Amino acid sequence: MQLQPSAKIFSGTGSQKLTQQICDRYGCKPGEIQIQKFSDGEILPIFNESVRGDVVFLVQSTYSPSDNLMELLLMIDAARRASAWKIVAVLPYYGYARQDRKDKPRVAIGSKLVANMLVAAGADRVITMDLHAPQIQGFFDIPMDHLDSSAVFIPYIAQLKLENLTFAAPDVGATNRIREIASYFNAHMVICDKHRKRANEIASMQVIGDVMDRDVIIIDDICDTAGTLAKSAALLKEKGARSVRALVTHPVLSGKAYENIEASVLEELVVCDTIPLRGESSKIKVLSVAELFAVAIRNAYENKSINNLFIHSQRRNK
Ligand SMILES: Nc1ncnc2c1ncn2[C@@H]1O[C@H](COP(=O)(O)O)[C@@H](O)[C@H]1O
Ligand SMILES: O=P(O)(O)OC[C@H]1O[C@H](OP(=O)(O)OP(=O)(O)O)[C@H](O)[C@@H]1O
Ligand SMILES: [Mg+2]
Ligand SMILES: [Mg+2]
Repeated sequence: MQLQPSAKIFSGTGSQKLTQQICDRYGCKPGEIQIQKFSDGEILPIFNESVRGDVVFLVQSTYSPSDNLMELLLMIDAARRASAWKIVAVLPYYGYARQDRKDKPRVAIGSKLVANMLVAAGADRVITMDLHAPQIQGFFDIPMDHLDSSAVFIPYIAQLKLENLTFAAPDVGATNRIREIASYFNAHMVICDKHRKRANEIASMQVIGDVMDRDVIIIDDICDTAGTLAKSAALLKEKGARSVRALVTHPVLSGKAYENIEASVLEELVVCDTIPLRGESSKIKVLSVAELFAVAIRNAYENKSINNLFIHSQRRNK
């Protein structure tokens, strides 16, 4: 009889490279799963090993197309029907998070629907990182570990050794993110007031604060079309910044993102590997979050705190 449930980590098709790196750090091999795709586009996950009585971690970033989300839901369903003891949905990138509220009449709140679907499918816990809106945590009534990419960005920023460091929020949503990091480095911060009239377009933007002769780092959660980054970087340069670079967690990079980044005044764009890159750019550097997820997975399995993965504990160890 198996007394101690085993931890097993499986990957969806959207997160294979990251899952392999998480497993390398965890010290295991990814579990055997086959994702069958039929002629009509439907998906059928098949576990090729037993998960009976196991704690099953299913890693899948739910970037577009929505097939990634559907695949994850089907993986959860398959694990539940195969008698897994606990099912942990690991979403390095949580898609549909920008549908976070009813900002106009008769719209969906996609991030709440995704939460409902994950729970209805059978997830017992969710692990994710840098949600577009942190309040999405409250859309779940199951445990959720919300990781923070600061743990990988802080050492990167420190080794840059910039003298006139200033952090910039490219919109209101990024303000809290930069406040914590700016306070960690005892640096200045400025905020861009971004206004959208239509999705994927910026109607106007103004910088609030002084960036003259400063080395500016823009911090954000998502780079999608790169409109926000290109516009904020250009404005900051116009206002006298000495250099502008960006550190962004999730490289969604749709539409003309690669062209926009290449043509921008950004020195570099540093992203995490929560979403695999689908193009190339000499300006883009990738930092891995595999270690963070490996620790979060181990500690979820061993019922231990993940407190040491957050910025406040890094500050204590400074
Ligand atoms: N996937 C999406 N891409 C672009 N815009 C989106 C997406 N999902 C929702 N949206 C829209 O974003 C705005 C919210 O923008 P705020 O600046 O946070 O007000 C909302 O109207 C969504 O329709
Ligand atoms: O690369 P882009 O196509 O410009 O999109 C990315 C931007 O869009 C989102 O912000 P949003 O417009 O929702 O504003 P908010 O963060 O203030 O909610 C996201 O947080 C990025 O800032
Ligand atoms: Mg938003
Ligand atoms: Mg934003």
